[in-house]
Amino acid sequence: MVEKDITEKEKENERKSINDIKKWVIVGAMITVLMASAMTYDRRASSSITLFFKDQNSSCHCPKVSQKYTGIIEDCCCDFETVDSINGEVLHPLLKELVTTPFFRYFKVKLGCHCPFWPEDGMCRLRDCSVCECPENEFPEPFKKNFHPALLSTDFMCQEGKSQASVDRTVDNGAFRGWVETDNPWTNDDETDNDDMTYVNLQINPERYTGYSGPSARRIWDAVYTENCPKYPAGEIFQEKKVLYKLISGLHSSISIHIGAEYLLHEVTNQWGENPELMNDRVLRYPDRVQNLYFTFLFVLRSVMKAANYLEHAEYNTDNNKEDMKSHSLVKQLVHNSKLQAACPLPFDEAKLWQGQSGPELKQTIQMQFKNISSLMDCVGCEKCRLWGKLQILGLGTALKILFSVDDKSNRSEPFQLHRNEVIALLNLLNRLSESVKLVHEKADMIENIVHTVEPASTKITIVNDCQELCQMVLADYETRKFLDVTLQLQMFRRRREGYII
Ligand SMILES: Cc1cc2nc3c(=O)[nH]c(=O)nc-3n(C[C@H](O)[C@H](O)[C@H](O)COP(=O)(O)OP(=O)(O)OC[C@H]3O[C@@H](n4cnc5c(N)ncnc54)[C@H](O)[C@@H]3O)c2cc1C
Repeated sequence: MVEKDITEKEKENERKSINDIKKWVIVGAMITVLMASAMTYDRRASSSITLFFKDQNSSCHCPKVSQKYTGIIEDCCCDFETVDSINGEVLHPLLKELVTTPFFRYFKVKLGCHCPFWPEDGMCRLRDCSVCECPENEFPEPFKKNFHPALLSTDFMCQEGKSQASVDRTVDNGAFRGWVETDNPWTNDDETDNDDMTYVNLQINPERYTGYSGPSARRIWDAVYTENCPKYPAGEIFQEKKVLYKLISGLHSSISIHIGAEYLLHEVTNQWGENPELMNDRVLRYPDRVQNLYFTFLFVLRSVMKAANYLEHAEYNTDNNKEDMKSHSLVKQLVHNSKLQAACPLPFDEAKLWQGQSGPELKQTIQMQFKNISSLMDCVGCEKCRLWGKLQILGLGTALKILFSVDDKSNRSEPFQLHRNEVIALLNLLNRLSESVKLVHEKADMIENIVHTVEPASTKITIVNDCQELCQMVLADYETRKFLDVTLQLQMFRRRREGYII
């Protein structure tokens, strides 16, 4: 009797445990299904899962989450929101296309190192430091006029091993059709001197991570900031002194953003990708550096708008009619863009500068400082960094020349002229800045959270029935989702760097 009872009890317990297991399996399966469906609705939500039971085909139009940078950009006439929207919608797509056209992709530059301050120390450790050379047949015919045959390189060394990734180093000793040879008063290089000049295809030599760092790079930036454009003290009254510092700092931010956007994640496998940590550490966590990037973008944009008539009537000739017409058409679309003129008619007001009694003297000092910065580019110990450093400094020098030479009463007798290379530098610089502004706008909110390493909240499931409720949840959940996105990216980045993901 007792034995029978025990067996019955054991059987009963066994049935109970089987039922329990069955129950948990069903619950587990349900949770998996619910989570999977929630993930397909919002793949990023993992700590807080929202299930939306409204008709799945109808979409919700939730209000936009607020962006980090808002309001007027210091010393400019437009706000962050307008700049982000006009850049994303109009400027960036136009510029991105423009710089690929033959006219805008070949830049003439002196790449030899003639550092006037200290001997070049070649601190670059990557092949990506060097600029690629290319076969002559790639080059537009008008660019070849009067080239120096002795300087035509036949060495097709490409750092990426691609034959099409090439740079032509022929030297042009004559002016291009429709373009005069003029020197830029703001830069050190004499733009009319063709000795040792090299042509570089910018499209195959992108500005990105090169591995150039350490004392050599640091020395250049130190010399730029400490000797030539020190950070102005709070309350600085001379707007002009602020302008030079902000232009250089904005350019520095842009260079750093590009290094972070195209970074060598894994040297052995040559894997490239984003480095959000670098973007945050060097730029995003410093609001003034972000401000300065936007400032520089608006400053250069203003110069392009001011030179609209000149740029519209210039000749874009590479003997490739179709491509040249495209260059011309894109320039016109850019300089006469009605959306840009409506949204931000005066990106920067240059008329406010050089007004006081000390104006002319101040202009001379600042011009000299900018020339010094320009000569420092010859000391950059990495060829590719030197190429982009020189191009962007010439671009900034061209913007300064446009803004402060046009309508300059003392120079009225001389017609305003731009060198072809100046226009190429100016528009390539504007494109680089536009790209950096876009990257900052898209990634700032997300990346900044890398530094706030908080534990994600525990998983909870919420059921929502209508759009309004869902929108509220999306907004409330925004911070968590941002964190999760960035954490995931950061983890991936670290794992890649450590060689786990190839
Ligand atoms: C002209 C030039 C072009 C370069 N181009 C490239 C390139 O294409 N690819 C590449 O991989 N490397 C390039 N480099 C090197 C790169 O800029 C850095 O110097 C390098 O990556 C080392 O970075 P870092 O962390 O020491 O800080 P750095 O960027 O060298 O900064 C040095 C110091 O300047 C200050 N600083 C930094 N950013 C700003 C800012 N926005 N505004 C004001 N102050 C600031 C900070 O005090 C910082 O410690 C270039 C360097 C120069 C001088």
